[in-house]
Amino acid sequence: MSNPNPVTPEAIRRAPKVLLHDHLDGGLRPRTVIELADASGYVDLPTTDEAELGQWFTEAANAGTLERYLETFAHTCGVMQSEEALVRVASECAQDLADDGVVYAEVRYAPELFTEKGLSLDTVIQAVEAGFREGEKATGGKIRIGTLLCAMRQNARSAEIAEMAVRYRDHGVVGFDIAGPEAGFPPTRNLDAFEYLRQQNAHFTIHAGESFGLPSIWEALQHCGAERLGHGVRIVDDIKVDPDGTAHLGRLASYVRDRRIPLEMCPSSNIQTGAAPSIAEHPIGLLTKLRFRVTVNTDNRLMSGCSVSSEMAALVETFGYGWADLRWFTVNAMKSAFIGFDERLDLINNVIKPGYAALIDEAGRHPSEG
Ligand SMILES: O=c1[nH]cnc2c1ncn2[C@H]1C[C@H](O)[C@@H](CO)O1
Ligand SMILES: [Zn+2]
Repeated sequence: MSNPNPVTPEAIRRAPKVLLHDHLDGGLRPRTVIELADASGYVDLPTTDEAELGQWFTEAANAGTLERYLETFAHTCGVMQSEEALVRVASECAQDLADDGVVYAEVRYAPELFTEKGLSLDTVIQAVEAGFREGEKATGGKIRIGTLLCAMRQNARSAEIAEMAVRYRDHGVVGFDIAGPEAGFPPTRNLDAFEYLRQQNAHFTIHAGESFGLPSIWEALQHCGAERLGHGVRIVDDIKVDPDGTAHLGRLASYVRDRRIPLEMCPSSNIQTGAAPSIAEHPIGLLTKLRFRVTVNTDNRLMSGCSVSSEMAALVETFGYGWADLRWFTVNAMKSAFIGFDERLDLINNVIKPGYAALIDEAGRHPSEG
């Protein structure tokens, strides 16, 4: 049986996809940044030409370190300081993801970054939720968005933000995260927040193993109790591969694989921050081969000039993945989402599987599916 649908970028765009790691303030349309800057009197943009601005973000984010990469967010956060701006950015985010064929997304942001001009945390969260609902509606229900609230590692406000995540859990917020510079800010600095979230039966992921190594991953899992890892690429430091390809997993890597800890991998972002040298040398290749619970994500669509489809297309081109692999990434992500089991199952059985069935032939099924 031959596959009637080649895995082209256009066909990938039509396949149902699930996104677990996408920053709201890293996904604005360049035109929107310009218009919001104009409306709010923000004068620090490097250019007001749409194409040039898009290019500026990707080039500036090509910084080689996470710290310098993060500097580019000054401009997006700078124009997201009003309710109207937050509603618009969230609404466009939902629509852009749906246009890319994403059927379920968890989009994250740090509410504390949008209070510079006096908005309260409550107002910020309510505006973003209103925007997501507006965007979902505009797509005719093609996408569902869940929100993750981030605390910034350097700001030490995690207990307060964790409380917000719990307070808004019946209003669109599905979990919590810590973001920002990793080196020098270990996840254990936020233990009280994580303990509170666990007591509240709430969900959280942690950016770990991106610009710092195994100790960060170990703390995130074994001290903090993270359910998923943001990036987690450095888990490869605990895997040795013999010249004949035999892999030996250390205790932490074994734990991550055995417990099916989801890895929210973001290949393009990792190249920009220096966490990986290239797509070909990105740990996602080895981790996929070893059947870790790998998921494919964008991190910051504006800074990386990417989409879930373009990330998948790059992996297809580099590693020769087929439909069965793309469906595996998608089902992995859906299984790992922070919404309830019944909703995840519904999306897997009624949206994802039929969507791929239309694109895949039975001979293409991956042997380890399930
Ligand atoms: O990849 C990342 N690692 C750590 N922090 C990040 C990454 N991408 C974005 N951020 C930061 C910058 C944003 O302002 C913040 C909340 O979305 O999260
Ligand atoms: Zn991130």
